[in-house]
Amino acid sequence: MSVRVIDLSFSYGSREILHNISFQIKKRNLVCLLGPNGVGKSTLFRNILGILSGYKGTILVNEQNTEGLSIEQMAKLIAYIPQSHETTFNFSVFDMVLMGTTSQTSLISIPGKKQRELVEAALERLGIGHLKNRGFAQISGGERQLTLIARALVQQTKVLIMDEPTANLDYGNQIRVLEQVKSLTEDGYTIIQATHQPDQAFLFADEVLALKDGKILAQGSPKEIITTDFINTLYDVTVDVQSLYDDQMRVCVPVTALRKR
Ligand SMILES: Nc1ncnc2c1ncn2[C@@H]1O[C@H](COP(=O)(O)OP(=O)(O)OP(=O)(O)O)[C@@H](O)[C@H]1O
Repeated sequence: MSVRVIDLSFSYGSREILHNISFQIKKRNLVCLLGPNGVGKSTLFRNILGILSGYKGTILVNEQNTEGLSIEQMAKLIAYIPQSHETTFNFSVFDMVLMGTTSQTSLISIPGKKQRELVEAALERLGIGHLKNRGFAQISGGERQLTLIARALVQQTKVLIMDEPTANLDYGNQIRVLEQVKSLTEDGYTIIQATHQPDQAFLFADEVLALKDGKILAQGSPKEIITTDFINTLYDVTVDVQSLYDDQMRVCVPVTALRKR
């Protein structure tokens, strides 16, 4: 198992967000974490990443208990990819990615040849080698997201956590970024990504993990889990789950919106 969470509970002050949750994620799987706004997806990620202290339970990454690990030790186990954002800093794409190698060097040492080669390889792997000298503030949202993924790859961990990697991206960039993300599982990466789009899970995920009321509502293959009842329970909206292309693909159609047309 790549990630194992056992009886995890977490509260902000007296408000409990996660209640006794347990799940495990297999190596080389892409898992979509679904759940309504404010349910605790980012809180779960912050617990797994070791950013929040004071949780109850056990978190194992690659069978290593993460409790008490330093930031440097955590960075060797797991990488976090935030949403791409507008930025006023204008580091080059190359330098942005190079920052991901700091877990292998001390903060004050200058990255060497090995680190620069890792950056070149990550940029090529994600098809953005041609952007390396461009400013991070002067590339598109999709290119910025791929740059942030490259920054995680040079960390040389095999477990990646992504917070809505396609938020703010246009449709074409959503698909391009997700195709790259999916292809990383073929290189041995395990990926947990939060998403608000169940259809993305049908297209790209090996598994769905759903959070509701501080608990795991369901875990399993997208076809097994994403049904009319599931979407209704999770998001309080009525959809019809349609099968397309001999059931190679399914999509959620919000039928209440159709009736109003
Ligand atoms: N630092 C904090 N202190 C107190 N409460 C917090 C803190 N961070 C988040 N919360 C609350 O905890 C709950 C879970 O927040 P979290 O950000 O984990 O949800 P989420 O599922 O990631 O939401 P979204 O889909 O909107 O990004 C929310 O009610 C939020 O307001």
